Amino acid sequence: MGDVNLTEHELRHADGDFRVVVLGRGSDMHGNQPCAAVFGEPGNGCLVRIHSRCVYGEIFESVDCDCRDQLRQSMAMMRKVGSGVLIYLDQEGRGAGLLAKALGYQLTQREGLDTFSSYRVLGLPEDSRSYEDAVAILRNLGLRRVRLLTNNPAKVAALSTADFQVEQQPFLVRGQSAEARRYLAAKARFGHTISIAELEADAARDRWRWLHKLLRRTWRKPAQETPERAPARVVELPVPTVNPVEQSVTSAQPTDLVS
Ligand SMILES: Nc1nc2c(ncn2[C@@H]2O[C@H](COP(=O)(O)OP(=O)(O)OP(=O)(O)O)[C@@H](O)[C@H]2O)c(=O)[nH]1
Repeated sequence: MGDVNLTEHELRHADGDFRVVVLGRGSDMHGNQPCAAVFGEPGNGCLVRIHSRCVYGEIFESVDCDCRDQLRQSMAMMRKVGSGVLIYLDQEGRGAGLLAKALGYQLTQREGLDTFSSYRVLGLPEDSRSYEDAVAILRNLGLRRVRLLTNNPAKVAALSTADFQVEQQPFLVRGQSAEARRYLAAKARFGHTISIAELEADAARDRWRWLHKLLRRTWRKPAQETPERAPARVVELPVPTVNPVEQSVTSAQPTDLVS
């Protein structure tokens, strides 16, 4: 595994500062090393989130997945309770990388395959992530017992296997779009702690909101007619007769008036 160390510094944030730790393995200065935002003084039993990178959700603000929501919820919860560790791993597309994820998206959109089946078609493992870096960070912070924010049983298993005492705290996920609900339903079938019944309730709420909007638009009161405006008229004004003396004063240039 090579020597492992944490480089630590403070980070300013509008909602409250925290510490950042970056995991170094040996003398490797390249790549995006695993890191963590450390809130307060986390001790055993604190909130922990192990988060994998998602450029679509976190940077492009897509609503097709739950990544951004979970990142924000985790930070908000850690701030609220005063401590916690948010580990961020460079594991785009469940560890397969961004290109694989984009190819998977294409298959989902063209062929209707779910996110896991599309990886199978591409000849990729459905999830190739490992959590040894997260384990190394938590051990370096002196933690043995954690409350893990996740719906993913593989993360719970990874920490348990590494001799952590883990209490799972699942997120209540909401599918913000039909695509997001399909993605979440696929995760539920894959074993994530996500309720299909909740997703269906979300879909029903969305349908109702859509119908409500349509009905309101259809039955909206016709706009009140504005009274017809009188046509514009040209007003004939009397032309004033100008005294020749006054005219020479008013037409004088400023320089004339100074002397
Ligand atoms: N292939 C693919 N990957 C996705 C898609 N949406 C998100 N991802 C990736 O899936 C991973 C989601 O990671 P996490 O946020 O740690 O979530 P998780 O494994 O679902 O488990 P939780 O802890 O419950 O959030 C990231 O690597 C994302 O880049 C998608 O539509 N297709």
